[in-house]
Amino acid sequence: MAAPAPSGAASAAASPSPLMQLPSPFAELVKGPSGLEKVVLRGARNCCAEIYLYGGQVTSWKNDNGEDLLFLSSKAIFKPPKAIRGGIPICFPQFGSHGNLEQHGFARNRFWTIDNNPPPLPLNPAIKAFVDLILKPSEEDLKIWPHSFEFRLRVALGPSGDLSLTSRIRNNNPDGRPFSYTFAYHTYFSVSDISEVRVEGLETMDYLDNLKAKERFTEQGDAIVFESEVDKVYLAAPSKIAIIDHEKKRTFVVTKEGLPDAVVWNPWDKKAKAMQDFGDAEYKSMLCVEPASVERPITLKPGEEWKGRLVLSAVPSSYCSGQLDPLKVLQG
Ligand SMILES: O=P(O)(O)OC[C@H]1O[C@H](O)[C@H](O)[C@@H](O)[C@@H]1O
Repeated sequence: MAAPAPSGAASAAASPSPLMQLPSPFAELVKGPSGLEKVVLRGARNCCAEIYLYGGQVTSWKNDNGEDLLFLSSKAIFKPPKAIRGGIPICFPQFGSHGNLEQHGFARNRFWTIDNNPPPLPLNPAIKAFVDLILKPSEEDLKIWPHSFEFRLRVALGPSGDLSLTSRIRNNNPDGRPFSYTFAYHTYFSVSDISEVRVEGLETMDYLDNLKAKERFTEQGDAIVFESEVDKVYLAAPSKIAIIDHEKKRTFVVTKEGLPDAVVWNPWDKKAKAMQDFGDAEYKSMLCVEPASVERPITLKPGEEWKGRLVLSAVPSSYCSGQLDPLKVLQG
């Protein structure tokens, strides 16, 4: 199905930078808060997505009804060096505090650029709205993480409104040195009410509990529900995870490739209050489920490339048999 041509609404907000060409007529570059540039992808019907060059960060993914499926804090700070609170921050080359770098690495607070000539990456011909971004280390970055890398990110909006992010990371070290990193797509989902949400696909999985000094436990057999703060890294999680929002009657299906782990995070009330860029009650309307590679760092030799992919779709819960049958959700 042909997607509509870009509407004038976004271009009215600010004029596209003449320096950056976008490969798709369904993508345009506009200015957001603090003059930060963002790419707006327009898919079929009203579906759209927004990606800031700052952080290479998706901050919005809207469905046919123009409803945002990602959580973005009303207190998000759009000013470097703070990472934007919400959407899909990219954690690279370090997830969390698993290393000596700043929390979640530096990719989320660097300026990415549009990559007009990415190496070939197969694209479903039905996808019209996409953008390729690239991040390379600056001289300053090389001082804190002395590795020459190329990080290419493609964000695409599928014909049925699915959002996909494909990361390609290449080791360009000239001197034969390998490098290792941990990684996450720190995805903030928008939910009606956290107490109405359950996550399926992580039952019986082993996890590291960040609230208990990263100790390892095994999850019980039932779907996961939320009654207090949670910060867990599920290990070797399945490639599909479902987030079922009973009140909205909506199920998010998270499909991950190349990313064995899945982090589940909700700060709950106390931590919410302690965060400057997060509303006190906003923990009720968000849940992070983050495809990741945390337990075992990824190692690349010079010339090697790694690929990690995330596909998000949102379906009416009734679509999954009306019974919210987890097997039907997960096996599609
Ligand atoms: O506040 P940030 O640095 O963005 O981190 C927010 C959260 O991210 C992840 O989900 C971690 O597992 C949490 O421990 C952390 O609190």
